[in-house]
Amino acid sequence: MSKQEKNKKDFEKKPSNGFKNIKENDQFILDIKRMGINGEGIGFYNRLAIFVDGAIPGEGHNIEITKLEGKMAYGKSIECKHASNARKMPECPYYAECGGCSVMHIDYQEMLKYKREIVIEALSRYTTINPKSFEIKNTIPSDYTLGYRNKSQLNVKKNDGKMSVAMIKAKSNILVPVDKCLVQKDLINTLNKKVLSILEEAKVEPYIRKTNTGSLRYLVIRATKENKALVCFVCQQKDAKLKELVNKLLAIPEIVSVYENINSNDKSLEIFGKETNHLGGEEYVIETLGKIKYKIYPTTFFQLNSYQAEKMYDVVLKQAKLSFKERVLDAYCGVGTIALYLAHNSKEVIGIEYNKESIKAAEENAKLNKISNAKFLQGDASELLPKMLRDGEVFDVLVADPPRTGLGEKFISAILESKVKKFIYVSCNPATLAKDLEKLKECYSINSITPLDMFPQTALVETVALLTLNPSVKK
Ligand SMILES: C[S@@+](CC[C@H](N)C(=O)[O-])C[C@H]1O[C@@H](n2cnc3c(N)ncnc32)[C@H](O)[C@@H]1O
Repeated sequence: MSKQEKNKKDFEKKPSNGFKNIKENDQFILDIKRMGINGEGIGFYNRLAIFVDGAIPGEGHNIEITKLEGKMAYGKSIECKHASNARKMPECPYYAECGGCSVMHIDYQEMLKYKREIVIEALSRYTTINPKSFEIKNTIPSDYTLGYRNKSQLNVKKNDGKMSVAMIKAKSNILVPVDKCLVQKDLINTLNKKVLSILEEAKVEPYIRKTNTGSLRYLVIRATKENKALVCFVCQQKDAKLKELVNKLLAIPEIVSVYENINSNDKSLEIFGKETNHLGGEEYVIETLGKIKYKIYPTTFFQLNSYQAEKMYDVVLKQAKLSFKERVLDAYCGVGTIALYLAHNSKEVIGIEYNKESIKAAEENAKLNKISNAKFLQGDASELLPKMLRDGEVFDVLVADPPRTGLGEKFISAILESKVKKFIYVSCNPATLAKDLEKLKECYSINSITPLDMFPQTALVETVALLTLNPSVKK
């Protein structure tokens, strides 16, 4: 028996007492039982969950405990003792270092199953809802598992006089220069290089916090399915050289729009600052999803995988079962994406969105598509929805696609009060979805949850949950 196997046996013999039996640097063999929300493998020692990056359910790893925290422990794999059939070679040479992707070592079809299981696990963990009491569909796959991201917003670095874009190493603030990111559209990789070489020639310098020199912090590129691109330079302070480069940039056939954004707060994790200036070319790029065209500006929200966004909006449209008579509310509407997608089949659609630029774009998008039954309101959804209900507004279908933090108490209270018959909850975070469903179950039943793979090579999973008002709830 090896030393690690003996350790494992010894551990198992001891009574369950949380961390008392385990300390940092302990090594033993751990069987991986399931996948964590970030794609890690989880094994159990007694009832203590141990998270191991890069381990896959079904595998056995010789691990070393790296951290003990609350009711959880973290370990690193020293050796994979037996590998899962789902294990594969990651395609990307930066995979071990870069923090962008987390499950590129797992077969795609298997990962789709794990994503569904992550949703079930979140429901089991955060709710009293029985996940078998309704349908949880198979994860809708992405047609493109690489080359799908329509936006890159990367740090800019200079090494030995050569500019490059850089990713942030996982669980650190170390920058890893990358020549090519495989999940980004090829066009974005090509344009990153072309733009960087123009910047280098013009002696534009990346901002260095330590010395407070240079200007350029991030290079942002958004590209459409038709390969039209918008370039935005995010700078610590204005750099007059950038304006002079506009014609050179616009001479690259795919680049149609150039912006600068000033973000002087180098302690903030936000990419964009408040000041955005159009430097040249078109003011926006246009993306088409289904029959609807959307103007995209540098700072407005737009789903990062256009191909999957279309599939997701199709799911919402199908579930809404509209018959041209309904008043639909799209809360957290971004540039009006879901509202406009549903407008042709509704009597009226109303979108609520916090971001002023997005609301402006939503109104322009309605005009661009000749949609006259859409109205957009700027404000906090959790303030506006209760107000609209107090004013006597009635909706037949409510759609909400909030940020990762979920719906929030006030918004949930408003839905419960609204007694809207059909609620379609689009979520990018199974944990907050589950916590919100636990509260919504007071008046609503879950008909189905459809997981969807918006971000292949990551453990992120998007879901569309269809909820209907319980018949016993009185209006
Ligand atoms: C996940 S995005 C969804 C956007 C849109 N449904 C789409 O698919 O493109 C969430 C949106 O909610 C907006 N938002 C965040 N907090 C908000 C709030 N409290 N009230 C209204 N909108 C908010 C963000 O600006 C963002 O556009």
